[in-house]
Amino acid sequence: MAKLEEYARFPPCASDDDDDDDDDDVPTVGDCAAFYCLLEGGVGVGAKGCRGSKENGVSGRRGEGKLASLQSIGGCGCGCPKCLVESGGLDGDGSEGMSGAGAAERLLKAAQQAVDEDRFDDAFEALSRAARAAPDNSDILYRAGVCAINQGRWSRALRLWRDGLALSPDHPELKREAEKYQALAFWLDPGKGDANPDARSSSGALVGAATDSSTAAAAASSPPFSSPPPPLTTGGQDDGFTATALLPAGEAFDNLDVDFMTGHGEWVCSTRLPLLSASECSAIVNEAEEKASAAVAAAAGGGGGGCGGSGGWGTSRHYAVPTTDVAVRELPRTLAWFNRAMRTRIGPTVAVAAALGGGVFERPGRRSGSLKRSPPVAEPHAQDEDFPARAVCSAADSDEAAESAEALRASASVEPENGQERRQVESDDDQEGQGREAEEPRGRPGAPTPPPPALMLRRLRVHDAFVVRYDAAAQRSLPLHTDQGELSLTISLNGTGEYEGGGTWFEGLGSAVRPEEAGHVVVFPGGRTVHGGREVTRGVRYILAVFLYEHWEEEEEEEEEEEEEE
Ligand SMILES: O=C(O)CCC(=O)C(=O)O
Ligand SMILES: [Fe+2]
Repeated sequence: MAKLEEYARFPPCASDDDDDDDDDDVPTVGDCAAFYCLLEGGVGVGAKGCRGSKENGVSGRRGEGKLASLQSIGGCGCGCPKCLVESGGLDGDGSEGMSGAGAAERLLKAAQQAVDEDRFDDAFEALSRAARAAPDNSDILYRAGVCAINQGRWSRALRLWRDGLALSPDHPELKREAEKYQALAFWLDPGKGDANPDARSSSGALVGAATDSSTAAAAASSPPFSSPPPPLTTGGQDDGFTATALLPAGEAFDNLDVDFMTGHGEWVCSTRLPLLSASECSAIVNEAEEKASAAVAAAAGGGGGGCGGSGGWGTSRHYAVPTTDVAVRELPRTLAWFNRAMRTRIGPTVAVAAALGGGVFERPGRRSGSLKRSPPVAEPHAQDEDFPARAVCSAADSDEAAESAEALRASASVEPENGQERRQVESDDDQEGQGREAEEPRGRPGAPTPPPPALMLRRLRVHDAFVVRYDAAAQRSLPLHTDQGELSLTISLNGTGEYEGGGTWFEGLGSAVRPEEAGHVVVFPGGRTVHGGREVTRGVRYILAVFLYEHWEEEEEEEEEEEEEE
């Protein structure tokens, strides 16, 4: 199983010597505020200083006897789960007279309480202990993975879930997660299950564009779960999901504008020319609408409402706000297309955007996925109408930026392998005159040299993807929030001719990015950039929302943690 215990590090139980009451004979304990006491039976433990007891809230002498016995067991403070954990008293090695299962059960309660209070570090550590006490309990691994996701540690979560699944192949949540991540990781593993020869032939070149052949091996050898991905179908030739051509990194570079947001170090990249064709976009929308209609019909046939007036679309993606969407993994043709497009066009575009942004994967606080406040309203914003012709480079005069842009450009333009011809970056056939000046410096001044797109591409993984529907007559907007993921994409699936309002609203810009045509891609560090769906006031707006994270190998993650501690 995963070496959970290696991650278990409680902060020291700080002693409380501040004797300002007369409970001198009650041993002082640490600051247990981080863990609430969960002692069963309402038995108060008279532990001065234990400020964590939600249920008992005790101080005084009432539980002295109990305390004494707990101390003799654990040797630490009050006996609340935190103290017991810190003292090793719940390790389940038998020395404290408690079975591993009993210890695990109490730790699970402590972990659950911590989760309820958004204290995911505490929860993770309690679960680490619980896993040590009950090493065959796959549910603990599942829950630890959920905490890891909330800590922003996707790769660790997936390792834990993989280990949990090995213990309990029928664990429903673990199975569900495995299926999800496998379906969305298929693009990493070009040889497997892809019926589309076009995708297969271009995949090596994509990875080549990313950098070297070891990239291909690394990407292919680290799908999130070890079993092979499910077979995917392409859905035929005439369904709009056209073959996807390779987009070399250099071309992705030329097709991206970047805006840096004031004060936050956040950024948003948007494509100059659509990355998806109109037929691809409408094929995706059609499949999503077909699925929704089928859900409505099934609900009507089964006599149950079930769809809640949402026309067969799902409404429960976000725990706190309504969303109207359908998961890409539930749309077989879109899923197959998505995996191909990730490999050939979307992946390289995201990798280059991340590099242009200058450090997507800084992970301050690592937390993500929170709701901020009320929805953005559909006020007119002059800037919106300029998109995508907005000014792009805030650093045009900076020598430093020019140098780093040059380095980035060089790294973006590595020669692909497998004989794939790289299209010239400074191409003569400057599409519709919208290409940029090759020399134009780009990048945030003073920012550290961004990692090359090759590295970004190698590390990119998809956490989830949805087709989202906004309707002036139904769900009009999405409140300001951050996403669960490190990088987010919103891909327009229809043009502004079909709706008014709409667009991806950015708090840091004070405006919405609102591509006019279908097929445009907007990339931003969604885990830490406050954004929302601007209100649609007429018509229907469709987008493809994709959430990505950076994959880390176990050793890399451990190294990073060691560095963080220093
Ligand atoms: O509507 C948009 O462009 C934003 C969508 C979004 O933020 C999300 O689905 O998480
Ligand atoms: Fe979002």
